[in-house]
Amino acid sequence: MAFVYAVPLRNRFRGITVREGVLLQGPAGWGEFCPFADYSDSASVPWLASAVEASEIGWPEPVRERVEVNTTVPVVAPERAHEMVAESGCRTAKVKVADPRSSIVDDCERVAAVRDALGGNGAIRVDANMAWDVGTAVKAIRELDRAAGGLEYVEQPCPSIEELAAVRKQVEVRIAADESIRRAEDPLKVAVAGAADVAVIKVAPLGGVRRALEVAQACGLPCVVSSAVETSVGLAAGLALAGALPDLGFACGLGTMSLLTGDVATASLSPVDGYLPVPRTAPAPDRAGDFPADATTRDTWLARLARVRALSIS
Ligand SMILES: O=C(O)CCC(=O)c1ccccc1C(=O)O
Ligand SMILES: [Mg+2]
Repeated sequence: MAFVYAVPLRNRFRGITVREGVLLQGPAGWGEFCPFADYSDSASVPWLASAVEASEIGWPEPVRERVEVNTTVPVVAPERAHEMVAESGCRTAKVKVADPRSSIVDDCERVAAVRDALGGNGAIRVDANMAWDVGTAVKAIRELDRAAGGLEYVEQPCPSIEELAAVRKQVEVRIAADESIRRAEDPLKVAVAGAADVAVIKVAPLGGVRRALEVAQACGLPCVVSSAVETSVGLAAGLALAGALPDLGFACGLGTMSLLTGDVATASLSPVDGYLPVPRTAPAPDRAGDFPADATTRDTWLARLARVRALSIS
């Protein structure tokens, strides 16, 4: 059983306005295959492995029942950012910064509004998605840290591991590596280079919960499990990883349901008071029929799935 969904986003995120993917059913339950459009077939192989693990094998035993999550704030006006954080119920917010459509002044205003909504006990992290060079990063991080009244960490300020290491030497704020960790061998390189204080781990690009768990343990850095803005079917895999990690010192980036206009499951994984439960299987996508892809989109995804399947067995 394979169902192709298309769920519109509330705000543009990572350049997209609609999240699409395929829901797969197997003997162990449901899995989600949803590499972004810019992923090649070969880069999509681990995404399929993750969906196959969920639907055919299942996940390891968790060591906790619930996971604290951050709310994710896209590039929006300060008033909207304030509202989103207040509505989320989360104690931690991750704010997107350094977008081409947003200046450092805009970013500081957005971050200040988020602090106002969270209060002094909340934590603010920012994500620059590789946008800065070293000099720009050092300056921007200092300004954002001041505007935020203290940052918990900065996610991927620059593209390369070497640049992350250089920035890390020059600022007090912790550095988190995200895009630098996409293959199993990456976290170790990040740790050895002294490039980061925190590793952002995403289940799908690493090939499933078990693989991601091995990667997290091998790197020896504190980990934050993040979503790829999946529906609740894919989010459940992230929660399975967060639930199985021996140590979890930071809130996870799995509070992304609020970025979508709806969900494929009635048992939607939206945070309550800043926490999500650790499920044993993904929720059944009983509302998937509310978000059908059009015929062209469906054919494109089924063809992509077939190509990536063929690559996976060869
Ligand atoms: O970490 C979060 O809060 C949400 C996940 C997130 O930001 C994300 C989702 C999809 C693709 C890239 C990213 C990112 O961290 O850059
Ligand atoms: Mg990131």
